Amino acid sequence: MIYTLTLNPSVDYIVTVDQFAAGKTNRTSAEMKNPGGKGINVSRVLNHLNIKTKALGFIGGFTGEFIEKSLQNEGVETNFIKVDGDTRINIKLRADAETEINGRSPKIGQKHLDQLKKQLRQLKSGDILVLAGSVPDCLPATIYRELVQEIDSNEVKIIVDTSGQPLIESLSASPFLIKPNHHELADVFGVSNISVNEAATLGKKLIDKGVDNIIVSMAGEGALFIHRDKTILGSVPKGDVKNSVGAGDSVVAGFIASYIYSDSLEEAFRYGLAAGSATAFSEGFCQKELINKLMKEVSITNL
Ligand SMILES: Nc1ncnc2c1ncn2[C@@H]1O[C@H](COP(=O)(O)OP(=O)(O)O)[C@@H](O)[C@H]1O
Ligand SMILES: O=P(O)(O)OC[C@H]1O[C@](O)(COP(=O)(O)O)[C@@H](O)[C@@H]1O
Repeated sequence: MIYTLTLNPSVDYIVTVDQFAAGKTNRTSAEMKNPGGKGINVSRVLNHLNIKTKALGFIGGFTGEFIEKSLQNEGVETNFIKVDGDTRINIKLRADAETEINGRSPKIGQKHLDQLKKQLRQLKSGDILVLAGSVPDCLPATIYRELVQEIDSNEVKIIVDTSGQPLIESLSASPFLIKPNHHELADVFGVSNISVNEAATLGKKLIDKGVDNIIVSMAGEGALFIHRDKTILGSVPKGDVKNSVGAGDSVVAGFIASYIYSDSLEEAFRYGLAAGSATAFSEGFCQKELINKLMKEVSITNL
């Protein structure tokens, strides 16, 4: 089974304002409310690709109910733990530039954390666990590593998509895959504005810390796939970007979807990039047909 864990889900309120004026009353020309958060997005994209997952995490209040109902309506299996307080609302403002305001998590108590640990103890050899998104303020930055320690089997593949200190702390859990974007990778080393070659060098340092595979996404500039004995540069298709929310999560979902069938890391990397771009070029999340079309435009070069 593939499990996704979103400690800090969100309702993504995506609003389009034709000409945004700061400090004025602006009116939207379009708006959407979607269940969001990185693990939840991975589950939703995999569901589009007819792959079953179970979405885990903490939800609360009317926003939490909205997320749970929306996922159930789409056919995504969930096993959320209910907390007091409302799940956050993240604002995605589409104007000339795209601006994001991501909210804070409601409080998560010890009893909720214990419930989650109990769920994780059910995971078995061959399962995949995707730990994705920011860590709520009330939990330690080491939480992903601590949660992985609850799993009995060593044969569960761990995938981590987070940033900052939680990403650094998760490295010692020996993840099968991490997917920072180039800013997040640079951040781990306290630098900024890294070139592709610098990203490859920094990525290899994380491999030395025990990560099996790394995808460093660089939006429209392509992506790197780094494994112990090889580094690959992937191109991404050219197109009209309509929506960048969930594009990174689609890379993770696409990678998993391909890997579980092909067992090929290179194919999975290419499919992940095609899925990321298919989401970027769509109003909602990627669909199979567009991913397959874009696959032909993703080329890879060994570095
Ligand atoms: N301008 C673009 N053109 C084509 N594909 C894009 C573009 N921006 C994003 N993507 C797709 O979305 C993926 C993730 O984007 P990126 O911004 O690197 O990640 P994140 O959303 O995690 O910050 C890319 O690897 C690519 O497949
Ligand atoms: O947990 P974080 O880091 O605040 O991110 C949550 C946000 O990221 C998203 O999962 C989108 O992520 P990507 O665009 O990186 O794929 C949104 O649905 C959500 O609002």
